[in-house]
Amino acid sequence: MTSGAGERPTTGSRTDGTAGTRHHSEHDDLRIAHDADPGPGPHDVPAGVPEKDVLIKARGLTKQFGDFVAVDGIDIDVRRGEAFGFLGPNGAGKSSTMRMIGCVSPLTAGTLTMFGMDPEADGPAIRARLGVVPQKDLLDEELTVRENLLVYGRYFGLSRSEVAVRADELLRFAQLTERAKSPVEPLSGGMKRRLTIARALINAPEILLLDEPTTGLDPQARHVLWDRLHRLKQQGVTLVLTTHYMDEAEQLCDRLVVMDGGRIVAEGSPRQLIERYSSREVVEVRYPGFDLERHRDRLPLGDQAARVEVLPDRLLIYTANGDATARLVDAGPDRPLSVLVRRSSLEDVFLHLTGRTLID
Ligand SMILES: Nc1ncnc2c1ncn2[C@@H]1O[C@H](COP(=O)(O)OP(=O)(O)OP(=O)(O)O)[C@@H](O)[C@H]1O
Repeated sequence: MTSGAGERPTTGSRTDGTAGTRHHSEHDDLRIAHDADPGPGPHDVPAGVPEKDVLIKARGLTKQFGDFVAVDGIDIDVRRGEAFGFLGPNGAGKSSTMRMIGCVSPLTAGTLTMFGMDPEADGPAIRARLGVVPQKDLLDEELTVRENLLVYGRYFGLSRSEVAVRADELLRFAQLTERAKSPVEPLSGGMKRRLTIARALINAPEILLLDEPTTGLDPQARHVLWDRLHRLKQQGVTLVLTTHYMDEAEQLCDRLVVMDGGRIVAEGSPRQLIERYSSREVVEVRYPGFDLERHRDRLPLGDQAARVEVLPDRLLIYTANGDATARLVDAGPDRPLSVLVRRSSLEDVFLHLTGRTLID
C-alpha cells in the first residue's frame, strides 16, 4: 500500500474543515460486490495479476489548470474485470482524472498507460476500447431512443447491419426496447441514464468509464442502474466510476480510492477501508440545542468509544458495540432526542480521514 493515510487523532470535534493527514501517493440480483479480496495498493500488484491484466496504470498522474493543481500526482492500477471507484466530494479531482483516463485531456505530469499503450501516441486505439458515460447525458433530443444508438455506432465504423443488431441487444439490456421509437425528451432521468450507458456500450468496450452515474436519480432508478452495472461486470466489462455517494461505492466497487483535494487519501475495498479507518458500529446521538461538545464531554462512555465526532447536528460515537454504547448514552445525564445504532460506512471513513463529511 502506498497511499493509505495515517491515523488522525481519535477524539474531538472538527469544525474548521481542515483536512486530516494526507499521503501523497505515487443479472438481476443486487449483490454487494465488496466482500471479495480487497487487494493491495498499486505498487504491490500481486504475483497472480499479470501485467497485461493491469488495464490502467498511472504513476504521479497530475492535472493542473494554470497554477491550480486539480489532480496531484496520483498512482492507480485498474485490473481487468474489476469495478474500481474514485470516491470523493465535489472538486476532489475525480472528473479531471477520468478525463485523462478517457484520453480527452492531456496529463500535466506523470505517466499513464492504458491497455499497455500511451494515450498521447495511441489515443484513437485506446478510445476504441473504452466506453464513456459522462456526468451529463448529452443525448440527441432530435432523435429517437434507437436512433441515438444507431448514430453513435456509426461513429465507431460499425456497418449498418452490425449496429442495428447491437442497438437492439443494448435496448434489451437497458430495458428500453418498448421505448425504442420514442423521442428522448420525455424519458425519465433513469431511462436517459440507461440509454447513455447503452450508447457507451455500442463499441463493446473493455472498460466502461462512468462519471457520477447516478447523480440526480431517485432511489429506485439508482437501484435499477446498479443492477445493470452488476450485469456488465458479470459479463467481464471493467468498470471505472466516480461517485460522491458512499452507498454507491459500497454497492459497486471492488476497490476504490478516496480522493480529497486532488490526492488519494486511502485505497482498498470498501470493507477493508471501513475496517482500517472506522469502528464496527456507530451510534448517532441528537440532542436539543447546539452545545453538542458539552453533551459529548458529559457522556459516561468509559472505554466503550474508540472516537467521538461532533457534527453540527449530531454526535457520532465510534464503537465496537453499538447497543452497549447506546445504553451508556441513555444512562447519561443529558436526555437525547434520538439514539441510532448503525454499522460503519465509507462516509465514516471519509470523515475520519479528512475531518469533513462527503456532502458538505
Ligand atoms: N477546465 C478547468 N479549468 C480550471 N479549473 C478546473 C477545470 N476543470 C476542473 N477544474 C477545477 O479542478 C478541481 C477538480 O475538479 P473536478 O471536476 O475534477 O472534481 P470532481 O471531484 O470531479 O468534482 P465534481 O463532482 O464537482 O465534478 C475543481 O476545483 C475544479 O474547479
